[in-house]
Amino acid sequence: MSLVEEAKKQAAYKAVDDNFPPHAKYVGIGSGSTVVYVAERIGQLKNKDSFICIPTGFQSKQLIIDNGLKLGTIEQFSDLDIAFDGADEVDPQLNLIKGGGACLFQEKLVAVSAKKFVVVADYRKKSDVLGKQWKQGIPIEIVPNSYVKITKDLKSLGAITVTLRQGGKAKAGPIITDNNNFLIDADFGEVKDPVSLHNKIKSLVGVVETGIFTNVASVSYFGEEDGKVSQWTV
Ligand SMILES: O=C(CO)[C@H](O)[C@H](O)COP(=O)(O)O
Repeated sequence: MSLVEEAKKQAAYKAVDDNFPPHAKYVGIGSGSTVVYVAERIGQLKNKDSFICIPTGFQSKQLIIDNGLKLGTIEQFSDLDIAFDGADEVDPQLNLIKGGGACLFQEKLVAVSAKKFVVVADYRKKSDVLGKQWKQGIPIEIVPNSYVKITKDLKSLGAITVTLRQGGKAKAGPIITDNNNFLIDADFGEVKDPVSLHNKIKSLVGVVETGIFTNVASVSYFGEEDGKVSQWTV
C-alpha cells in the first residue's frame, strides 16, 4: 500500500473508532477514495445490523452494499446521527472544498442532515486557506442549460478560469452528476472569505450547490506521512 493510501486508511479507521455512536441508528457515508476505508471499518462493527447507512451518491451506495451494511435513503431518514466524508481541501476553521468526485450536492445534503459531520483525509488536504492546495477550482453543480450564463456570471464575480468538467476518456462531453446536472470548476485563487463567495455563487440562477462547505464539519482527521493521525476540531 502506498504512503498516501495508508494515510487515508489510518485517518478513516481512527475517525470511525473515535466517533461512531454506540447506539447510532442512521449514518451518512460520503464519496471518494478515503471513505472506502470508512465503509470498510463500519462494516467490521459487530452491531452492523442495528443501523442504516445513507449514501451521498452511486459510489457510496455500492460501498454500503459491498460492506454488508443496511442501505437507506435521505428521503426516508433525514435526521442522521453522524456522517463521514472526504474533502479536497480543509482549512483550520474546517471550511472545506468538496466535489472533486462530482458528488457535492448529495454530499452537502447528507452532511447538513447529520448531528455530527466528520471529515477524513490525508495530509495533502491540509491548507491554511482554501484554494491554496486545491488548484482545480471550486466545484459547482449547475442545471445543464445554464452553463453559458453561469460561466459569464462566475467571471464577473472574479473567477480566473471557469471550466465545464468533462467526462474524460469514458465520455465525450461534460460529466453528468448523480442528479443529472453539469459541474463547473471555477478557480478563484485563494478564498479569503468562503462564506461570502459561497453566497454569491449560490445566488446565481442555475446553481444547484457549491463545493464550499462552511460551518458543517466539527472534526477532521488527517492521515500523516509518518503513519500517525492528526486532528483539527472547531
Ligand atoms: O468531495 C468528494 C467527492 O465529490 C470527495 O469526498 C473528495 O473529492 C475527496 O476524495 P478522496 O477521498 O478520493 O480524496
